[in-house]
Amino acid sequence: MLRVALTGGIASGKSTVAERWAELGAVLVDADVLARDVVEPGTPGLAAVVERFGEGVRAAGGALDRRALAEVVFTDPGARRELEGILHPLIRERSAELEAAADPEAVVVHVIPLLVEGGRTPEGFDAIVVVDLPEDLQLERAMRRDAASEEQVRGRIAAQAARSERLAVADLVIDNSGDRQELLAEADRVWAELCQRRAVTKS
Ligand SMILES: CC(C)(COP(=O)(O)OP(=O)(O)OC[C@H]1O[C@@H](n2cnc3c(N)ncnc32)[C@H](O)[C@@H]1O)[C@@H](O)C(=O)NCCC(=O)NCCS
Ligand SMILES: Nc1ncnc2c1ncn2[C@@H]1O[C@H](COP(=O)(O)OP(=O)(O)OP(=O)(O)O)[C@@H](O)[C@H]1O
Repeated sequence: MLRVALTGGIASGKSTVAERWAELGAVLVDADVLARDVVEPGTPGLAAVVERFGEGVRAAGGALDRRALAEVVFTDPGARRELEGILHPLIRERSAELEAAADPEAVVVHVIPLLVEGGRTPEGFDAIVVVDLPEDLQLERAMRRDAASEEQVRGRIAAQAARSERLAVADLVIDNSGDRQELLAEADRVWAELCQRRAVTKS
C-alpha cells in the first residue's frame, strides 16, 4: 500500500485531483466526505454538535444546518476548535476503518484539508501532495462555487494554514494556477510519480 495525503486550502482543487486519481485507480478517503457522514441524522456526532451549539444548528428536516454552523465557527475560533474536538476523532476513526478495508496493493489517498493545521509535521504518509494556487484565484473560485461573500471566504482562509506552511511540508506540489485542463495534466504527472514510488517500494 502507498499512503498519500492530499491537501490544500479551500477551493484549491483537491476534489478535482482526487476524482482524477480515483479514475486512475486510487482508493479515496476524503475527510470532507467523512465530516458529513459523522453528522448524518441519528448519529452520535450530530447529537454532540447540537448539544454544544444548540437546536439552532439543526434544520427543519432534522439534518445539520451547515450554513448556520459555519456562521458560528468561522467567526469564533474557540467555537471552531470545539467543533473540531467533537468531529476530528470521529473522522479519524472512520478514515482508519476505510484504509483497513482497502486492497494491500492500493494507492490510498487521504484527502485532508487540515493536514498542516494540526500544528506539527504530519507523519506516517509515504507522500504529502499539496495543491497550490495564488490566494486571489483561490478567493475568486471559492466565492463563485459557494455563492459566498469575500468576507465569508476570508473567514475560512484565516482558519487555515498559510500557503507557505503547506508548501513547507509538501513532497510534491500540484500547481492549480492554470485552467482545468492544466490541473488535470498536473494531476496525471504527479500520479505517475506516485506510481513510480510505489514500484520502487515494492522492489
Ligand atoms: C462548519 C461546517 C458545518 C460548514 O459546512 P460547509 O458545508 O459549509 O463546508 P464543508 O464541510 O463542505 O467544508 C468546505 C471547506 O471549508 C473548509 N473548512 C471546513 N472546516 C474547517 C475548519 N474546521 N477549519 C478550517 N477550514 C475548514 C475546508 O477548506 C473545507 O474543504 C463544516 O465545515 C464542518 O463541520 N467543519 C468541521 C469539521 C472539519 O474540520 N472539517 C474539515 C476537514 S476534516
Ligand atoms: N483550474 C481551474 N480553473 C477554474 N476553476 C477551477 C480550477 N480548478 C478548480 N476549479 C473550480 O474551483 C472550485 C474548487 O475546486 P475543488 O472542488 O476541486 O477544490 P477543493 O480543494 O476540493 O475545495 P474544498 O476543499 O473547498 O471543497 C470548483 O468549483 C472547481 O470547479
